[in-house]
Amino acid sequence: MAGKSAGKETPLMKQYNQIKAKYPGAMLLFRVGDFYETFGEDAVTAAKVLDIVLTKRSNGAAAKIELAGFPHHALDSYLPKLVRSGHRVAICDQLEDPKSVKGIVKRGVTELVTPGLSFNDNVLDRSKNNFLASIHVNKDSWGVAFLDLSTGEFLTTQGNKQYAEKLIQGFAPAEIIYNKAQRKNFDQGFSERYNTYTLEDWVYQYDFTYEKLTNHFKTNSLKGFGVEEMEHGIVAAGSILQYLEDTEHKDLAHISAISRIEEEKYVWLDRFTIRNLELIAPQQPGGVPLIDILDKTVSPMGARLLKKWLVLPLKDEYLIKQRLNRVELLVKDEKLREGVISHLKNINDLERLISKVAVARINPREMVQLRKSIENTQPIISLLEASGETELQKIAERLSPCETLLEKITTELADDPPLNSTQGNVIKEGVDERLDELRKIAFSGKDYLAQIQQREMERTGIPSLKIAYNKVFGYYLEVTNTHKDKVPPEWIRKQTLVNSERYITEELKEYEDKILNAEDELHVIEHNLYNELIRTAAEYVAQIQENARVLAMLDCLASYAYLALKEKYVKPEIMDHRNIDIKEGRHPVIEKQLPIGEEYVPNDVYLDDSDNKILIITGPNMAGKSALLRQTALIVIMSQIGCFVPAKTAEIGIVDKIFTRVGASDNLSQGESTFMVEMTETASILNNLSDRSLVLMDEIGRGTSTYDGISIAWSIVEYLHNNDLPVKTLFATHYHELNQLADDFGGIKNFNVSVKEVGNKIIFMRKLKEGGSEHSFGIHVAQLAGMPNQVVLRAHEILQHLEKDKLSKNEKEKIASVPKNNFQLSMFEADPAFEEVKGLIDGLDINTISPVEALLKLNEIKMMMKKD
Ligand SMILES: Nc1ncnc2c1ncn2[C@@H]1O[C@H](COP(=O)(O)OP(=O)(O)OP(=O)(O)O)[C@@H](O)[C@H]1O
Repeated sequence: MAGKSAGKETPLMKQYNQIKAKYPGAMLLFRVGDFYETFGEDAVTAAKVLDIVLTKRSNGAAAKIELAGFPHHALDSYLPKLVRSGHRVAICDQLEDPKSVKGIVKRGVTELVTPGLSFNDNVLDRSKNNFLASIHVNKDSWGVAFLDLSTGEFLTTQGNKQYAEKLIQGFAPAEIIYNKAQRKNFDQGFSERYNTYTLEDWVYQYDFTYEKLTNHFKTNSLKGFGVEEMEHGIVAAGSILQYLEDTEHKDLAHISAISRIEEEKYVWLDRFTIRNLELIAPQQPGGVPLIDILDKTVSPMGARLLKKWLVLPLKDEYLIKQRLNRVELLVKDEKLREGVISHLKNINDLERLISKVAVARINPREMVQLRKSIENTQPIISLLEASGETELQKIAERLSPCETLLEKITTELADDPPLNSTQGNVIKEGVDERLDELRKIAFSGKDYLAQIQQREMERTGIPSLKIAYNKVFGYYLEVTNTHKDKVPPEWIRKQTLVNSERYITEELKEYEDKILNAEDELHVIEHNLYNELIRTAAEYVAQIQENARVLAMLDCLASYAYLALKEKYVKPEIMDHRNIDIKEGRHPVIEKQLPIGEEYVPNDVYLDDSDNKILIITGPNMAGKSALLRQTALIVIMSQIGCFVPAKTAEIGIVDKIFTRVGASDNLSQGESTFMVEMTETASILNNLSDRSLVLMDEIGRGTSTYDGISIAWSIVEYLHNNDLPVKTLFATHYHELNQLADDFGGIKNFNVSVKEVGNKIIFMRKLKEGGSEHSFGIHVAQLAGMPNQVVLRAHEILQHLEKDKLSKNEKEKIASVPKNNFQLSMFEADPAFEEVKGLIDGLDINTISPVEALLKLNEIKMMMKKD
């Protein structure tokens, strides 16, 4: 630990240790002069993560201490690296001007940046919300709250553990905080997958957190936000405010409201569904999630909103139709669509810009971005108003042009200001009389210095006379030694160098004072005027936050419209019945990834409450069963987020829950592939069904022995069928035995994804056809995969044998009893005339023969047979 060893600490290290002790678990960046320094273990970590030099130096005590630092202006590039690698970083600044104090400068932590709490543009991803989640773990009800500090979005809810997990999966927070005392009850899985941090027990108390929230919002209760009754949600949300305090985040004016995540408004997608359908993230590295195909947004707010829309599909018919109708209008009106998109492209991250205004952290260049964004909002309003469509005019009504603010920024802020408001040239001319006057003094003063130089040069006859400036004695005249003797007596010598001497004059000092004072004063005035501009902008926080929300929505709708035209998607019809009728549906992701020349084969799927409740889909491996299941769910989800869909037509009866279960071994890479997990999740599906559920089951039961698997799959289908609720199910399976169920039950239909057998080969037709299928062709697939020929042939033998007797005896005994080479024997024993051929074949080594050699041998055999 820094400075703990025997001996006397330097005052600086003493201060360091005091501050460091206040922020346990955080790396302390300690500002010393122009550098941020790290010490001890922090230095070792920083050197590794940032690839900077690690040194050792004496800390005043006996021991030497590790040290690593970087220049303060490099903070923006180093901080993100530390935070992204999961570190919490306390930034300790100098709180007073070192020039104005004697002894040690006062220092303090000005911000503790954590993965979930950051304003830094380099830490944040523009297209993603940076959520901090807080979980209040309880037996039956968990409170969950989310805050994006960079946008001010604050949400809370409560529900069972499953619900909490699903939300966490969907919101993908950058950090999760929870109660230290609940560590045992908190799913260990979370800590492995997310950055987590624990707060003390006392924070997670209802009264304390309730008060925190009401104090922050300056309200008497939380009724106005619709969260009053959410005991656990309140605890989760209030603890976030405490965490903000702990991490020195004090300016929180942009967190102006808290909203309830209204579970009942959205389709229930369990966390496996979000993952299995690869909505937001691919299951395998390099895979493409649906969001990558759908996202054609042009603004960061739009991109973030689209992600939310995708994990929260709507259930409300009116709202879905409203989105779809608006998209249709944008599809039809090219000029409007193109106009809206081109202006949206010029709108920057309004949500984050206005948050920076609220906390007074916006720099002049960002203020220019804010100005441009407001400028581009006006033409969008006009375009929407002129469309003549009420649905689009309603959007325009919610947008405010913020004319007064725009005018103020345009007239006052320089067009190309520096990053820092104290660097000069931030405010335009004509804004402030005194500022203009001072600028004149500063500039003409500089001109005057040039005049003095010229005049004195001529007067003294010193041709190389120079006027220069340094911090120690300001402006001075420099004379080389050659001309030393020409210096007039009234000049005051200040410094002697090897080759020259430096002088000051009274006149020079007078002007210097004037210029320097003018410069100082003008910087102060500019800084004040800029702060005044921020204060004016801060009055528009609510309006601009609303603009940001509306423009994000418009961006998503325009993105849908663009996509619909580009990918030939159609408007789905949202019906009040419960049927799903998709004609020529396609998988939006797979169709984009097929090799050139291959076309995606569209398929029809029809599900209803009576004869077509459950479709049992069989077909060989690789036929396209999973693709069909997934595309059906994706088309339903896309419809309910208001997006056009990849199909010829789609009639969608609104779905309220989508469940997917994929057979255990498909989850192997997730490390949770036990059969037990598969069964637990299936059980949870069966226990949570609703009358508008869509269930996708892909090879359920394959994680156990064939008999167990078939029995379980069979009984699940029976259960789904006999249930009082008309659950729509797509059930993909390799167990052809399940085809018998269609004979016994009216609501079950058999389908197969067809293949064509040509000779020894199969051709994937990818077409869904009514009826069951005979066999799996698994062995063909094994062959395609390059399995050794010996294995493939032996598998054929065993299969033939097994299929003959239809698994009537003990499976193991049977496989063991299948005689080797049975295949060849039966073929050749029949006719001794084939002895010669047999001899030739026996002599072949299947594992080493090349395809060409095999062809030649085959030709030889043909010739032999002709001879006979
Ligand atoms: N309709 C289609 N048109 C064109 N290609 C398709 C179609 N459906 C699937 N494919 C292609 O076939 C591949 C295999 O499809 P899928 O994974 O759905 O097969 P499966 O029947 O579920 O196989 P398994 O039983 O082995 O899991 C896909 O990755 C895709 O490239």
